[in-house]
Amino acid sequence: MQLHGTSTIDHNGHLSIGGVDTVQLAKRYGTPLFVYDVALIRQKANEFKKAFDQHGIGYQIAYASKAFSCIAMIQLAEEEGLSLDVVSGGELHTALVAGFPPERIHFHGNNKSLAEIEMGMKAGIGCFVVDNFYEIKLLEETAKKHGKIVPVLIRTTPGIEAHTHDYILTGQEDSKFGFDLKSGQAEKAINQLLHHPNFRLLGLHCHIGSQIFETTGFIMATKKLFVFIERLKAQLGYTPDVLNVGGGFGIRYTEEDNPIPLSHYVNDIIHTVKEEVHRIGCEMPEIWIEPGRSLVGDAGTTLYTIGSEKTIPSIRQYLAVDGGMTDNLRPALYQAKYEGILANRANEKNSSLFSIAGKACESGDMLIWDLPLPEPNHGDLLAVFSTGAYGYAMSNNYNRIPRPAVVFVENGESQLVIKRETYEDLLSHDLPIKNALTNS
Ligand SMILES: Cc1ncc(COP(=O)(O)O)c(C=O)c1O
Ligand SMILES: N[C@@H](CCCC[NH3+])C(=O)O
Repeated sequence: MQLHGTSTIDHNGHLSIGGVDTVQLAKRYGTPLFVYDVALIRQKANEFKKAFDQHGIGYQIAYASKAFSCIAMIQLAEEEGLSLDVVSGGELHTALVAGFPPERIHFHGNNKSLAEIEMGMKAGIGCFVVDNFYEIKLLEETAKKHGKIVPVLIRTTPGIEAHTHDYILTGQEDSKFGFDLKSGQAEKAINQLLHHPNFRLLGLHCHIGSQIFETTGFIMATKKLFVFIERLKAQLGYTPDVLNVGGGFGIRYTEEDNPIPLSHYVNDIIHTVKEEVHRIGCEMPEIWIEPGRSLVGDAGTTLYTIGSEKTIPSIRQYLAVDGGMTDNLRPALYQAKYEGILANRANEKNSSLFSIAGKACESGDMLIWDLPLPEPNHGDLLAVFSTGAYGYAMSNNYNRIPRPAVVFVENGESQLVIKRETYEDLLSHDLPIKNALTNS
């Protein structure tokens, strides 16, 4: 088993993260518990920064906060000098409350409401990533009302089908996101925005998908964008100041995944842009990227307590944990695969295969199939790795199961950054029916 970041096995055979014993973490904060290795997040941010710095160009690395958003995480992104991608009023609110500089916030989303647009404009965010014609209309009305000139990027779909799960593909023509290049929609949007007094068109955006292990898709998308830019240059005399090529850089969930260094994506994208800039003869744009998973994914580990067990002779041994699809929807949604170990007995030999079930009333609530483990005991601690992206972020209260707590660990210390939900929290929005009220 390959451990990530600062994770090690200590002399007691306990998994330790950030210099903190996970057995102690489970005792102190309870389970299920998300544990984030802060040093690993900083390391990933630095890998991106170093790669860009070598090229001497303008750039922004915008953390895609949909992967994991909370006040502490946004503050960590700010400490690391990142920009921020938000996709909703809720993510924007979190960023603003966290004190994130609004001018480095980019607002995404395929159906931004008027209220969200007002919120972003009032805050003075860095740009709106415009997704469709209806949004242009809302932005225009709001900008006029407030007398603003709004910086915008246009989200395009370049027609690239990256090798990943269908539900996390986004760059293909038949997508709910963005303006299609081929049908002329993107050009029409540019015509609407380019000389408009209330807009400042910064440039173009595309995002081809998520959990991508090759640079080919990014190279192809960049080339397609430049074919388009070449036409814009000839017809409108326009070339973009910014090219945002999205996120989607792959991480290791299991031994089947072989991620390439983050610098490879950056280098290949920048080389391609430089070549294309030379080819069509325009100024080098700033390059922006939007990594989510690759910044926080493998920095997250979930700790669960093992409870019930069921053996079906000659078929399967099930072990149930105190969480499941309510804190990690990815296996149920994408058949995503994970690895795990017994965090309190990490040095012991595996005896056989166990399938890890969640506690929700749903047959599909299985976290891991056929995981090799030592003979487990009730109360053992299971650590599931690489749960930092789209884990807590997609958590839910199915079966009225409270969301777990989240801790940051670094340099031998832990800090609670999201409190565990209580039953009172679950009921905090409930109201009794009228009759019950009048009868009481
Ligand atoms: C527009 C956009 N940017 C960035 C991301 C972040 O992707 P990832 O977490 O794979 O880096 C996504 C999610 O796929 C996205 O839709
Ligand atoms: N939620 C997806 C990726 C996000 C896609 C966002 N466009 C996942 O867990 O893999």
